[in-house]
Amino acid sequence: MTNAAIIVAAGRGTRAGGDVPKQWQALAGRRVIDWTLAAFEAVAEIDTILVVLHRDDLGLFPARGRVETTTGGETRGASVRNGLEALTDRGITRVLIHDVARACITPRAISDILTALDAHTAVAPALPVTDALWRGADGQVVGTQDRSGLYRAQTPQGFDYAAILDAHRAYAGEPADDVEVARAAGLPVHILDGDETNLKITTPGDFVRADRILRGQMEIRTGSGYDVHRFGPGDHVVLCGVAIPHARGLQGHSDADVGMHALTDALYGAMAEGDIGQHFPPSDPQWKGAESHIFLRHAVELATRNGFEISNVDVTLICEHPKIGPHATAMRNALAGIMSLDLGRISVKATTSERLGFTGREEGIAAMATATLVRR
Ligand SMILES: Nc1ccn([C@@H]2O[C@H](COP(=O)(O)OP(=O)(O)OP(=O)(O)O)[C@@H](O)[C@H]2O)c(=O)n1
Ligand SMILES: C[C@](O)(CO)[C@H](O)COP(=O)(O)O
Repeated sequence: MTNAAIIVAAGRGTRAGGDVPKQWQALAGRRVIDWTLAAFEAVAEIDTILVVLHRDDLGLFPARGRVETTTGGETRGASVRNGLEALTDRGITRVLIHDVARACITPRAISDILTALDAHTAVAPALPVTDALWRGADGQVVGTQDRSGLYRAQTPQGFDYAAILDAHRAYAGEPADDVEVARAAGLPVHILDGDETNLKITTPGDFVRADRILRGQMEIRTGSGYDVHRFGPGDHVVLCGVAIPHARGLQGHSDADVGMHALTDALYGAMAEGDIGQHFPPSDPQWKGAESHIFLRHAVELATRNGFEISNVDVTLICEHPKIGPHATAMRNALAGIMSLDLGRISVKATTSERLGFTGREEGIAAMATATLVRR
């Protein structure tokens, strides 16, 4: 099976208001689209994630890893069709179609749709209508509607890829969703239990509800790290991945990058996954002289495998010399590259110990770090 997901994100969000379409607006600390994508990227069984963007927005979301982009159409239906057509000749067997505006979707709900597709050609989540239904006009109730057998449709809606592609090609008109298209082609659609938290952000008030849901689902972890390396012979030190000329070097089993070691330990600490020494024993000769990005990359990969995202990190170097300020930006850039993290989420700063203690006597350099990880 080769699974794809199409995230339609080419709408203009007119009902939601705001200066930019709703998918680009902030929600619980990141953009709406970032929440939606994070849920899909957390499902390993999805081979390709295609984001369908408005032509004016193409630069706002670059492709990465399994995530590709294409251009949408004038309507939701046209955007879905563009997405389906962009996936032909790729060997896709199953496709999930999802609104970017349903940012509270969980990886579990996505996996449930995929599992249900093992037994069905088309599957969609929905909630039975539980409120009474009226018809109204001019602020007056003018009739009532039997609610039995009525459902509120949600996404992701999952389909056999070839079947939904044919159905879209044959459909004339503007469908409410892809279930309508599937049914018009005679495909049976299996209903799965939806979830009240999987709301579609449509009006300004929905941002408040979605914010509450996402914050409630978040697990936030913090970790701290501390490391010291003594000075010895040498002509430079390596701090947070940057080589700085210095009258002495730092001694250690690896490259003695004290800042990166503290940061790596902070990440391990946040996950309760031990420390560098446990993952890369100093007794093991293969780590002699090793560059410390190996350790940091390992901690970052472990975080991803455990379903965590790195929210931010903060490193403090404690030394009299070398002066860190002129190199702090280069250090942040080096860490950003290794961690694949935005520069705005990485802090590197320094302090002296007022000439007190071992750092004050310039016998070595100490480093402290904290890291915050988030998992849904
Ligand atoms: N031409 C369009 C219109 C809609 N959508 C997407 O379809 C989903 C559901 O549509 P809706 O919630 O109605 O979003 P908008 O069309 O953006 O909102 P509005 O109708 O308020 O303008 C959204 O993820 C939206 O980005 C799309 O990809 N292409
Ligand atoms: C597909 C959908 O999310 C099902 O509820 C919904 O129909 C799309 O939103 P729109 O406002 O109808 O475009």
